[in-house]
Amino acid sequence: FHTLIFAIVHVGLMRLKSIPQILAQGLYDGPGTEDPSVTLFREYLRLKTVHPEPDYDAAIRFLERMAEELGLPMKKVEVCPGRVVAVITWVGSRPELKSVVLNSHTDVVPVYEGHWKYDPFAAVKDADGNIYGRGSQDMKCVTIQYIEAIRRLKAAGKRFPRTIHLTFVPDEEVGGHKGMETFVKLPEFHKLNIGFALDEGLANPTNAYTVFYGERNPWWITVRCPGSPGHGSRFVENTAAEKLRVINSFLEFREKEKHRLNTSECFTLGDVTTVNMTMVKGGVAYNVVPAEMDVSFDLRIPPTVNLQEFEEKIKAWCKVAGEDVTYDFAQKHMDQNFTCTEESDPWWHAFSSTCKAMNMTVKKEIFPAATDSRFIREEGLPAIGFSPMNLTPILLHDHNEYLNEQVFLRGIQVYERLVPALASVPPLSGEE
Ligand SMILES: CSCC[C@H](NC=O)C(=O)O
Ligand SMILES: [Zn+2]
Ligand SMILES: [Zn+2]
Repeated sequence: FHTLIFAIVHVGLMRLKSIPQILAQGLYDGPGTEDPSVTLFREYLRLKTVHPEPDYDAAIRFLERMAEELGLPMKKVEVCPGRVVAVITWVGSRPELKSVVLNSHTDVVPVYEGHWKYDPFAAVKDADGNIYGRGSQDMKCVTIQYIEAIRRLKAAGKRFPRTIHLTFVPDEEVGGHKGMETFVKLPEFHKLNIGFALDEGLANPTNAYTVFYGERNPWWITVRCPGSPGHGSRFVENTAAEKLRVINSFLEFREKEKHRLNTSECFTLGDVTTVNMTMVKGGVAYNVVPAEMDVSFDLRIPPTVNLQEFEEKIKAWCKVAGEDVTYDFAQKHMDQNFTCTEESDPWWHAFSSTCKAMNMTVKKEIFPAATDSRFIREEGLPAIGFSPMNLTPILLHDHNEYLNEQVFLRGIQVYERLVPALASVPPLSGEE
């Protein structure tokens, strides 16, 4: 009991002591004491590549400077007006072999400024080494980790058989239409002769790292409920509002899936279907029964679900909701490819054996949301989603997104081992 009291008091005192300590240390920016890779990361976080009007010019200027520093050529591919994909290339000693792509997106999602402890575009580092900023996890960290790993490998005089392409892509956060979705259809993409790609993943709060070998399909659906209009004082028949009962079907299904996730230990978010009602529209005045009411849902469907059957289910829900209830899609991905994670696969073997050699615990999962990997996989190419952030809460798109500088620096070391392993995968059948 005394030990317990002592422990509580001790922890309490430590807390107290740390407050003046924090105040004394302040939020130091200290160049000279800071690892230059961290300084570069913080510089990149300060670029306002935030939607709805990302400063992509600033990002391209930054990347041009990186290419120059690395002594590598950078190509710019304008996939749509004002939307440039940048590609920095390190040609391998056997350039005829398929290449390794290190992909990252340059844009970040908006912030609710008032909810942040610090300015989300100031890249403040606190006394614990936590670097706050929009994009610190999603995914400006990974961009800089790739660049710094390449910088160190080049400085060490290394060269690998396979060519390495660093691709920097706009507009991932708004669906990738003017980014990766268009890029994969262009000859410039096919000329990269890709064998394998790395793209973003998620943080893991435990000591393990999560890697993603597939993604759920996003379906964004609007259900349209037309009805008879009339005066708000009457019992109008066949109203739009009554047909909104379709919401119940979606939400009942949501409840079932939520239950499945919570009751089976082995399930992750990537294994169940999520449903969220995200928009409702309709009505013009208090006393006018509306001629239409619409409701929108964000659905994320695991690759194991039969998509045709799932759509039939939606059709049935609309049918029972009433006459002329229809739906249409703003997003409807149908790709159920996933990337092989058998030890017999040479790419996966290179990845996983490197992690093993570094004593990293790796958890394989289906990515719960959507990334640019889906467009790469749709081209039939293997892609793994991986952001080396263990011991870190998942804060992407959240207030106070941060990454600890030690975790960030460790991530560079991870790529310093992963990149050589991938770029040295022996020629595959058909490559020689
Ligand atoms: C479905 S396109 C939108 C992509 C977006 N990606 C990251 O958050 C997402 O909502 O998953
Ligand atoms: Zn992202
Ligand atoms: Zn994101």
